[in-house]
Amino acid sequence: MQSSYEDYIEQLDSELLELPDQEDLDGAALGLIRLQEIYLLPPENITKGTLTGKPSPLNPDEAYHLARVAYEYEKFQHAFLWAYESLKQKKRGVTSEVSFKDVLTVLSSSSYKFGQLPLAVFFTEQLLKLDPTDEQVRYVLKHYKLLKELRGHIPSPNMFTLTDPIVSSYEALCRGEDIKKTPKRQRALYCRYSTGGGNPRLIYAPVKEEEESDNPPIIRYYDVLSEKEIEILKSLSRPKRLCINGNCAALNDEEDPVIGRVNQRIADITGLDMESSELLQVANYGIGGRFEPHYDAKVKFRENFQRKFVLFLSRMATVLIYLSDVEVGGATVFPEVGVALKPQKGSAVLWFNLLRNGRMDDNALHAGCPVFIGNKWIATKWFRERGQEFRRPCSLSESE
Ligand SMILES: O=C(O)CCC(=O)C(=O)O
Ligand SMILES: [Fe+2]
Repeated sequence: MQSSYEDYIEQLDSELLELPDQEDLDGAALGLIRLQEIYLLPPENITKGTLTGKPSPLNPDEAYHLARVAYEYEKFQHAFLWAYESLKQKKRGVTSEVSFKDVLTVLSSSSYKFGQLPLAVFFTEQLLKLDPTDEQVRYVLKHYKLLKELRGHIPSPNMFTLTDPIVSSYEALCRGEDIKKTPKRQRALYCRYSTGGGNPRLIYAPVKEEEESDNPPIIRYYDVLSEKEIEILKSLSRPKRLCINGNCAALNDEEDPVIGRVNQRIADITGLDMESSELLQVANYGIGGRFEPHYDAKVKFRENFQRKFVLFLSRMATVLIYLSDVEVGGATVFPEVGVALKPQKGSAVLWFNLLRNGRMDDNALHAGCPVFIGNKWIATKWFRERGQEFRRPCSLSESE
């Protein structure tokens, strides 16, 4: 008995998985679901624009598509909520291609998968009402009822309210929670005007500098670029293949005098050597755009001409310049240390990805939170390990 029940669920699952392959649409749907997951947004927030003030009504077919993608990625509560949105609209008489049977099937199966047996029973009953001769549905209903009884009074999880089941520091930081600024840490951090250690170019125009974290060192510099320079960087990169998470829209010094000036300014304020730096890169994230937690430094070993494995140069330091503000979302977060940096147009952030002993710093794990409202533009400049030895004297200590 149990095994045919399981067969049914498996069949149900594979039916759900077998819908047409629409990679792009699914990618967009998954992006939206991820946004909802990180910011704990139920479908009404998207459709009615509760938070954004901009409603984006989705028809029953689109809502159903979102439910299907969520189900496929085992995000059962999101699957349920989107299927429920589809059902509500269908009941209001909005025309659609998707049938009540399809919608109810997702509702019943996702409730079951989420551990919400009363709702699983409820929606399976609705399914049976549509076609009382459907023996498989009758069979499943019987089993859901049995399981519900066996569960007795154990409370079922709330299917309608998104809470935070994922105890992920990344996601909490993106929501502005979990930021670790203990009074001790706060006191230790500083804010000052810097001349880059007496750099002549900065003596008459010192840069406001703020320490955002001491471990790993994260320093923010304010008003590094002017509005005009920002506009030029954006317009130079627009015709290129702009992308997130990738090495695109790299800007060469020859393309415009602004590039050289920006690079020089980065060198002046950080004191790092441009010789070992990569080209300036520009990226743009639209709504839902994000960069999941990662390390910029990849400590790789490669075979050299003598067939010996040597350490491959890795991204020792990152300078990230915000070319825009972001209305909501889009923070740069460091989950290991509880730091969240809100994009501020014209400011630049410097952090180190390696310890002074050359090892990768685990605390340098970082991510770009999804943009919720607005558009996020950044420019990044990476510094390779070699060439920085004199600027940042290395250490032989294990932990530094
Ligand atoms: O978008 C961000 O805030 C982070 C970007 C980033 O980590 C990168 O480009 O390597
Ligand atoms: Fe990064």
